Formats: sequence, C-alpha cells, structure tokens
Amino acid sequence: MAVFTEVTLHAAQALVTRLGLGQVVALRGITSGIENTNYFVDTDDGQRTRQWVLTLFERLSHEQLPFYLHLMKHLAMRDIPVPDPQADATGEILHTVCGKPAALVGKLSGGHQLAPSDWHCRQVGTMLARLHQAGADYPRAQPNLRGLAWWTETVPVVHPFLTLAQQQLIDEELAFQQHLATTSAYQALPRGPVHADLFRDNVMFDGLPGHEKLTGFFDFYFAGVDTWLFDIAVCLNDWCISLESGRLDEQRAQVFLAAYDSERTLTHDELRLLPALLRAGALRFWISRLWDFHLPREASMLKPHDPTHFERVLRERVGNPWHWMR
Ligand SMILES: Nc1ncnc2c1ncn2[C@@H]1O[C@H](COP(=O)(O)OP(=O)(O)O)[C@@H](O)[C@H]1O
Ligand SMILES: N[C@@H](CCOP(=O)(O)O)C(=O)O
Repeated sequence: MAVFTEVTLHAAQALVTRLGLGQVVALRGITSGIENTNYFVDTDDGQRTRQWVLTLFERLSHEQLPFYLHLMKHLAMRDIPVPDPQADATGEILHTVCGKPAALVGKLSGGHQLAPSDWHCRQVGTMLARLHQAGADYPRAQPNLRGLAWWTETVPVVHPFLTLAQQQLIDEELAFQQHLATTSAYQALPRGPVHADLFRDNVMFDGLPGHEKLTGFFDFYFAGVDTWLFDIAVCLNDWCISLESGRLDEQRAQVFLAAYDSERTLTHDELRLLPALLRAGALRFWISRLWDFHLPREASMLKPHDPTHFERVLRERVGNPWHWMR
C-alpha cells in the first residue's frame, strides 16, 4: 500500500470543512497505487453521505498540478467520465494537506476489470477516442513528463542494475525512439492531452458480470501533451495482451482499435507508426518500473510493480511487430 504521508482525521477534516462538505465520517488509506498518497474519505453534511478520494501528491509540484486538475475539470465538463476536483469558496481546486499539494475528487463507482474481454476493450477504445477529442481544445500545455526527455535522463540511472543483455536492449530501444522522434512522420502525428497511464487499474467498470459499464478513467497524474498514438499504444500494451507472455491478444487489439477508429479515424501515419509506438509504450514503463524497483522511495507500505514484465513486452514488440488492418 502506498501511504507515503499519514493523514490524520484532523487534517482531513480541515480540508473537508474548507470545501463545505460537512463532517468526515470515515478515512482510510488506499491499498494500491505507487505514486501518490490516497485515502478514501466519506463525508456527511447532514443531508447525505458522500464518498471521495483524497490525493496527496508526492512528486508533483504546485506548479505542475493545475495542468492535471484543470484537465480533469475540462473533460468532466464535456461529459467524459472522470473524477471532478472539488473547489473551495474561492474556486481553488488545488489544496494543501500535511504540507503537500492535495486534491479531493469524487469516488467512481465499481471496480477494476483485471481480466478484460472484448466488451471492456471496446468501451475503453471508444472512451479514449472521445477523451482525445474532448481534450483537443484544452488551453493549458504541459509535456508528458515521462516522455523521451525523461527516458534519456533515467536510462543511465538504472543502467548499473541491468545485465549486459538488458543494457543492450534498453540502449538500442532508446536510440531507436530518439531517432523516431526526429522524423517528420512522427512530428506530424496528431497530438493533445493524453492520459499516458490508462492501465486496467486506472479504469472503473460497474454492473453485472458480462454487462459492466465503464464508469470512469482516473489517475491523470501522468497526463501530458503527447501523441494520441502513444496513449493508444499504452492501452494496447495493457488491455490487449496476455500478461503471462506479453504478447498482444490480436482479437482484443482489433476490437479496441476498431472502437477507437469509429470515434476518431486513425490516420495513415498513425497506423504505420503504431508498431514503433507500441515499443515506446513498453520502454516507458520498463524504465519507470526499473526506477521504482531499484531506487525506491520511503513509504509506509509499498509493493513495486515487476519491471521484467515490460522487458518481456518490449522484446515481444521488437521481435513481433504488429500492424492493424482496418
Ligand atoms: N476517483 C477514484 N474513484 C474510485 N477509486 C479511486 C479513485 N482514485 C483512486 N482510487 C482507488 O485508489 C487506488 C490507487 O489510486 P492511484 O491513482 O492508482 O494511485 P497512484 O497515483 O498512487 O498510483 C486505485 O486503484 C483505486 O482503487
Ligand atoms: N501503471 C504503471 C504504474 C503507475 O502507477 P499507477 O498505480 O498510478 O497506475 C505501471 O504499471 O507500471
């Protein structure tokens, strides 16, 4: 469990009072997540009990956070199902709790689909395309802070922890991605705000088994302006693969892409560069998992994700490039 900062009832109540939401009736640390401190908070204002998620940002600064929080508000206002950050009487949505930047957002109903079927992939593909389109006129800009510049800076940091074969793979892939970024086809890819971490555990579904409905995307704290194709690749690499082998499940990948494409038609260059971006998506999470695994931060309870998973995914994407045919 990632509770980097212990939040007292007193501190939670002070925020809830400032937001005019009544009394805190329950406060419990959340037993997952690796970036931020998260708590479920239930409040009662005398009329009704409501459920929230309190996030204390452990790495992101007060300067970086307005991009994410206002993006969530922007998307929520355009009917994309995302948690809406709560404002105080002055309209401020970025708060301070225990000396850390913090936000209080609505709790989404339902749970994760950790073994997704075509049914779930279709809904995620459709909603991702809607999110990209709804975000296109978002006025703030911030690059994907886990993009190429960060990979370039972080690969040397994790290098000493790798075998020679791993060093070779990571170096070659980084060089490949650095070259790709200089090409005119890559630079012309459509772009805008992307979630950039839309894994199975960042989407909620609710409803009876086999009929679950997507209730929301959350955890926007890796979002940034990047190519829409990168977001698609991150999703394919998680929603549409066999977790054991890292191989793409072609059926689910077809369904995901067809659903996305029916909302926003993928361009010729997006289809052509998809195999390269699938590699980029794998590299990005291999690096961050290596970094979290070998250079962990202090946390009261924390279970790092397995880096070897994305090493396998990357080897697969390099060895078996996959092209989608409409
Ligand atoms: N808005 C929300 N609604 C419902 N559950 C949430 C919400 N935000 C976070 N959670 C729960 O908290 C867990 C950890 O949140 P997450 O954002 O993934 O943490 P981290 O940013 O530390 O990786 C999620 O897996 C989910 O169960
Ligand atoms: N999805 C990433 C880790 C980011 O953590 P999250 O809990 O915020 O999704 C991974 O799987 O490596």
